[in-house]
Amino acid sequence: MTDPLSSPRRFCASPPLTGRITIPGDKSISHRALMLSALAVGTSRVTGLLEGHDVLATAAAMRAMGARIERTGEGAWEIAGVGVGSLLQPAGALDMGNSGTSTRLLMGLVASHPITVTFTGDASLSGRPMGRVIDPLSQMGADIVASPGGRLPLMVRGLAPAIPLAYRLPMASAQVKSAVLLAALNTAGITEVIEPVPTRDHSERMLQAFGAELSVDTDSDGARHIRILGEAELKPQTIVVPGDPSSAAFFLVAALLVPGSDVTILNVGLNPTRAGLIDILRQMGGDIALLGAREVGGEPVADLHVRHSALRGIEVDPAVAPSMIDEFPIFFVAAALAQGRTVTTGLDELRVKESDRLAVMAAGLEAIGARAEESADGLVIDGSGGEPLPGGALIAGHLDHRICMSFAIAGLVSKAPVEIDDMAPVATSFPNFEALLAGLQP
Ligand SMILES: O=C(O)C1=C[C@@H](OP(=O)(O)O)[C@@H](O)[C@H](O)C1
Ligand SMILES: C=C(OP(=O)(O)O)C(=O)O
Repeated sequence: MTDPLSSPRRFCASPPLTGRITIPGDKSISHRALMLSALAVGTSRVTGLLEGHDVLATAAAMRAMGARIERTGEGAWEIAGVGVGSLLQPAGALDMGNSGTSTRLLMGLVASHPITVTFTGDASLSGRPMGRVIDPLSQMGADIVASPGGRLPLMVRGLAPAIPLAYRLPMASAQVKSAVLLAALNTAGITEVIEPVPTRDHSERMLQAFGAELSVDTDSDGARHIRILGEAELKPQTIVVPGDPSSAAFFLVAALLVPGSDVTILNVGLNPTRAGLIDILRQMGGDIALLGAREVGGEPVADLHVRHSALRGIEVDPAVAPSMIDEFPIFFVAAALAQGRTVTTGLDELRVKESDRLAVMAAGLEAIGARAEESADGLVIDGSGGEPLPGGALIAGHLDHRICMSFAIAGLVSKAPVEIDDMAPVATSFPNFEALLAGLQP
């Protein structure tokens, strides 16, 4: 039976994409802006906030725990914080929807407050592992009761004051790192997170901007040691959120693949911990120029001028993976149109996102006639050399926004239309995706 609320869509071979677009605010930075503003003493102002469902779930949760949060205009929000240590007991369970970042970071916040919070989520989120945050937060003293396999729904009973910790991350995860750093805010003494492989550093940057005492040192093995002094008093800020490079990625690849395209994507965040895709696409022969490089809200930003290019297959160094972790689904589409073979490894983390992105991408690419082989920790793709793909398949999006958008772009370079069973999940991170696409077409 078809879900009456689903939004099936068909994407067809496209004429050249041309024009300029502004993409919505960065999802990772938007979550953190709301959380830290809600913990500051006084009123913070945020502009460029991503108004996607994931970020709105964070806003609703912070409201339920006492912050006053108001939308004052498009992307413009005012947040009156409660102060570190003063989060209130919410009246009911917090529904995290589809958002792993909201869940894991908020579990960290709750872990060191004297409140008990139940977290719930949709079918995709309820299948994702939370053991990775349950472990360190339990060591800090939180009492966490989870569903079997360390899944949602789960309940966190915080401990205040919590116990400081030195924690070495067992996997490259900015969410786990951030959960511990946020728990540390209301923990006396110094908490340390050791990160053997660098991941996105928005939490560190924003904690420092809000006045937390946080230092980062890199040791001789390249591991980052992040130390934060607890019982911090956060000062309200004015935050400008840059455009999300993970959203820009879909139009970046679309412009490279659709013959004759010439697109400028304005105001894209280029934090080095997020910019891996641009480097890799350039190495493949992608014509991408960075214009007007500048700083916005403490983050590097530029406009991307992208033109259709013949891409060559590449072997992707697994060390680059964390800096393009959410971009692999759309990167695989680029590889499917490149000349020659693309090999990726070290991508086990893709199996625990909104869907198993290795399995779902391999199956979908095969369904539209691309040549993709799944290995234990990556995909091997033999590209079409710029020839359109056969297309003509129905793709299941598995409640995964990035899968839906990746196959939408694949449809633009396929002979027969590519149908997506439900584009509704796209609203979690990129509500105006289809409108922006339509605006680039004649
Ligand atoms: O910290 C964050 O904002 C995020 C971290 C990444 O997750 P992991 O920490 O699970 O790698 C990423 O996939 C997610 O979209 C956002
Ligand atoms: C993995 C993602 O998000 P989250 O973990 O917040 O659900 C994503 O946006 O690709």
